[in-house]
Amino acid sequence: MDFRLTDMTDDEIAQELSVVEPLTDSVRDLIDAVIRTEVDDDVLIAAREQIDAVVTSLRGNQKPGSYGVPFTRKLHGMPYGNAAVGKRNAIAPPLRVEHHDDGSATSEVVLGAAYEGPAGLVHGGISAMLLDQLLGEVVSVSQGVPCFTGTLTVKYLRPTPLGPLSLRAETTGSEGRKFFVHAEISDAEGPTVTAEGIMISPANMPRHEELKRLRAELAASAE
Ligand SMILES: CCCCC/C=C\C/C=C\C/C=C/C/C=C\CCCC(=O)SCCNC(=O)CCNC(=O)[C@H](O)C(C)(C)COP(=O)(O)OP(=O)(O)OC[C@H]1O[C@@H](n2cnc3c(N)ncnc32)[C@H](O)[C@@H]1OP(=O)(O)O
Repeated sequence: MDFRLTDMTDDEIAQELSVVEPLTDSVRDLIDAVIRTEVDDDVLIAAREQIDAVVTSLRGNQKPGSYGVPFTRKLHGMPYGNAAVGKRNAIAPPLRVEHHDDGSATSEVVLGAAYEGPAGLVHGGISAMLLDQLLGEVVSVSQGVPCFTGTLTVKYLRPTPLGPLSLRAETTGSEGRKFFVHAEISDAEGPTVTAEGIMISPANMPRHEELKRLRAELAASAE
């Protein structure tokens, strides 16, 4: 995993996000509009030309490869290209995860037409991705070490409707570098999908004490 540090300040990050997040929202809106539009072909052809022009202007200055996950000197990750939560990634559902003092994590999300599997229902792969993200975040944040998914078991209890959904995850136990995590997606009637994960802090990851020391050093150097 790439622990590239960025020297961006909180203000600089906030400034970047104030420009980038609305752009991502607009592209997400574009995706939804393309799926559901019923306009005539000439309007579609003109739209494609406009979109191609925008792509050409953005290609004027591009990062090589993927976005990666830079860390700030306070060790806040910036996974802006992430498939599930990337703030620059319009394919990612509009998922914002909240972490709570009891170690759990929750999220409220509205999934629209771009996340459809069976008619009117959420695609099973999207449900698994959202749960995987929540499992990874809840354990990584509450334990303070990044964890990878070792095993993910997903149970689809009943169809998940597109629209507003609630997600919740918690760590249920641990054995050495393995953490056992539970997560679920619910609609207004209750859980629709549950997931059990075995999340693993890889052997070559910085351990807790080392991370604490690294955090203190970086915080001091940021002052
Ligand atoms: C600068 C510092 C920054 C600090 C940041 C702090 C917090 C970060 C905050 C937020 C970050 C948010 C992060 C994450 C968010 C979302 C994550 C999304 C999740 C993913 O999208 S992630 C991609 C998919 N994921 C993979 O791409 C994994 C590929 N794979 C591997 O990288 C290795 O395979 C690995 C690491 C899994 C194991 O490697 P390893 O070498 O550590 O394993 P090893 O053999 O030593 O086993 C040790 C013990 O785990 C058991 N074990 C082994 N493998 C297992 C398995 N698969 N299932 C169940 N148990 C397993 C053994 O049985 C043994 O158990 P026992 O000790 O009981 O015998």
